[in-house]
Amino acid sequence: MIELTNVTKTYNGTHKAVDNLTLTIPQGEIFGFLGPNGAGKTTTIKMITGITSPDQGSILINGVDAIHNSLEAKRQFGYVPDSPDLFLRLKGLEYLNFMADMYDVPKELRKQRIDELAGRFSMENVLSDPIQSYSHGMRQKIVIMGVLIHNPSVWILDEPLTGLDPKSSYTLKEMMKEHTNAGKTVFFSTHVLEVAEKLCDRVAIINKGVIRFCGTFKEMQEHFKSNESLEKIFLEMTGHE
Ligand SMILES: Nc1ncnc2c1ncn2[C@@H]1O[C@H](COP(=O)(O)OP(=O)(O)OP(=O)(O)O)[C@@H](O)[C@H]1O
Repeated sequence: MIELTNVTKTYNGTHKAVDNLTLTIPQGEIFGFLGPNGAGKTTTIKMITGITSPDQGSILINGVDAIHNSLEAKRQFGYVPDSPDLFLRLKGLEYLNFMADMYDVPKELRKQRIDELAGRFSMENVLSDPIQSYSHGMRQKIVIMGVLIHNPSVWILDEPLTGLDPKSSYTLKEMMKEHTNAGKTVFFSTHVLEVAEKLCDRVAIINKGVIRFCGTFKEMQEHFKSNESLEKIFLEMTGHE
């Protein structure tokens, strides 16, 4: 569960990137975070994950205060950034072991998880290769595998489907469903509105740092008295400002 209450972030003293944002993402939910370029999605995600601090407001992850108890909060989630920095000289397997070490994943369990994740993402045959030889999509997959290796309860994914081939994209979406069906939480940002419409239990639309709508797609259609797709309603909502 992720709870943000009255969270604000200002850059350079004047530019409010996120303005008094309040949002609750309960367990068992795939939650899509949508908004145009520069809307404040990554800034929000960076505050949830402790990369940057809010000017005001509170952030709880599974009830743990992400601002004042950040180490414990970090154990609750796995985070896939939008443009990850990778240790390119490491081999895929070395990177996964490094991530498993960071999260104290026991040796036996990590082997089992690596085998399972590599199988699901068709990465078994490249784990002995250096990451610098990987394609963009393979790099994205090794990052996702590294994040999931400690089996975090809350998944926070910034544009996770970018660069994935159709099979890997399908696999990740299936894994998101399995994770939330097991009562856990998935929070992800995307510009692919068809995916959000099909996959998410609820979405929030942020524009210029302010949440413009939060709810199910059906609630959105009712709210805007529209039978249109999420894409159409999104463009109506954000396009004319
Ligand atoms: N480090 C920073 N310093 C100054 N301004 C920043 C910084 N990071 C983001 N901003 C500004 O804050 C606003 C929100 O940016 P943010 O990256 O959160 O948007 P976003 O919704 O993730 O956009 P995109 O979809 O393009 O990734 C933008 O106006 C951006 O220029």
